[in-house]
Amino acid sequence: MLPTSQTSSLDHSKQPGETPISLQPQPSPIFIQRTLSGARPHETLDIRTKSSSSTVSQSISKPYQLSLNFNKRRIIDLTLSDDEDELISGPHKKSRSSSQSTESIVEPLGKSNGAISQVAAGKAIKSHETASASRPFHFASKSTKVREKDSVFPSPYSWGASSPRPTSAVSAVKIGPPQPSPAICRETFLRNLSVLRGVTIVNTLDDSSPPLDFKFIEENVIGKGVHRATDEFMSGCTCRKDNGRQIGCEYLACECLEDSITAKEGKKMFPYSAASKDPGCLRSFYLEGGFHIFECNKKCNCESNCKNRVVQHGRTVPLEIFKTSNRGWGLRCKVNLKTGQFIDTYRGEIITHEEAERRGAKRRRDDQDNYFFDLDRWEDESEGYVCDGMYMGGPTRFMNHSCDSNCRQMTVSYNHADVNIYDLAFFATEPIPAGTELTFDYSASVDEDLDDEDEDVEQSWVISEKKAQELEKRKGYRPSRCLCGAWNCRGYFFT
Ligand SMILES: C[S@@+](CC[C@H](N)C(=O)[O-])C[C@H]1O[C@@H](n2cnc3c(N)ncnc32)[C@H](O)[C@@H]1O
Repeated sequence: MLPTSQTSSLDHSKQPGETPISLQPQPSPIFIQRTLSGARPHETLDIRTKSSSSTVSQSISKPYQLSLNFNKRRIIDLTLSDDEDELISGPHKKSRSSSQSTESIVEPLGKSNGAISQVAAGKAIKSHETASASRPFHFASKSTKVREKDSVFPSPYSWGASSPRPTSAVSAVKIGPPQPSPAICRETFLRNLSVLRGVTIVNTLDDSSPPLDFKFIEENVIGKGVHRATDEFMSGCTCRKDNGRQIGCEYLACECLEDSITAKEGKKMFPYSAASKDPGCLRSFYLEGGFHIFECNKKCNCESNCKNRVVQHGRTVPLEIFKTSNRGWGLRCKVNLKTGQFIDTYRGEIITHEEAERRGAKRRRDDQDNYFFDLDRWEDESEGYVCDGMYMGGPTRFMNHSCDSNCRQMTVSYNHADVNIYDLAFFATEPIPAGTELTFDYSASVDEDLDDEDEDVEQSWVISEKKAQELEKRKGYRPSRCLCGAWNCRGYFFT
């Protein structure tokens, strides 16, 4: 889905299958308890519970109470009242209007956080087409009550008042594999997120959370068949120890800059500024040229405050994952950023190209997003590795594409002997006010791959559907309709 660190996207067209990594425990069966609690049975509800091995059907009559337990934990209490079409939550019967006014104890079930929510919202009935209609209702969850107050999600999803109210009776309910409620998803996601320093999440639009089959990591995870150059192949510079931040390694002498583009031009220029107005910011020469950065490393004689060490110190600005109105989740920074300021690295699993092809094929079949970055700065893409941020990653995994982007990804090495594994680091390409969405151009690398014949297409800003299909067929780039809304939007971006 993402571009490559150097020149081209993965060619997804050749990929035969995926070996996904599952971070989620396998679901346990749902247990349904029911208590008949009235003397006027006049309506029957058919309930089916599904475990991995069997489907159990039950018919119970109303009025009744229903509890759903997931992993021995009660998650839903339902009471169907004597009223013809009233299904309400909690230990006591309440009228529909009073349940709506009850603080956060009554949380409406959201749109799509899994089968239980879907059943509650009547969606499962629709999707399985086993019932003609459902009843709107509310449910209470202990975790919702406790969590909602200190949640970072300021506006809980609101349900009920404006929702259409189906009229006919429930005739059947089908329950699929158990999924946590929105409140439990939020709680779980926040727990996952807590491993990161200085990253928050906010959703002012609905009650959804990012996927839970995802783990936050601060360091890349090395996959099977991937080999790193060991420290013994790492060499450091012999610069003076006490140069300090303002001077850093000695101009012209630092061996770490030996392989840099500036050394090839006869001078060794440090990538980062030491000026007091923008200390540590990437110099425009590097930022505009996209040149590879070689930072000093643990074998160097200089110290950790050397000015040739920025990305290796990690994220220093507070980032926020937020729900966008039309492109899923996005990322922004809570403070102003200067041109050239380092934001964060892209993290994920480092996998072989072969494995990436398998995963890519599966994602294409399932129409899922890809989170691949090719590590093909020097190597042919068939030999290099790929960084996959789908199952594990950092906050930059949530950065969206824009045709008028404000960030750029750069490649950064510490070990000159390792041409296959290096960092992908995002820098601001312009001053970015706090709260502005951080974006980069997914298709920038594709542009470089386009031949002359395609150039006019790129220049015309809007790529026709026909041309996009041609490119997909010919080069394997998958075009997606762009919703960046920029003045120069090309209409598509490539993944
Ligand atoms: C790396 S993910 C970015 C994070 C993603 N929004 C999420 O919620 O996980 C890339 C996916 O985000 C969406 N996306 C990113 N930029 C977009 C854009 N300009 N227009 C439409 N969709 C976009 C697409 O679904 C794309 O496949």
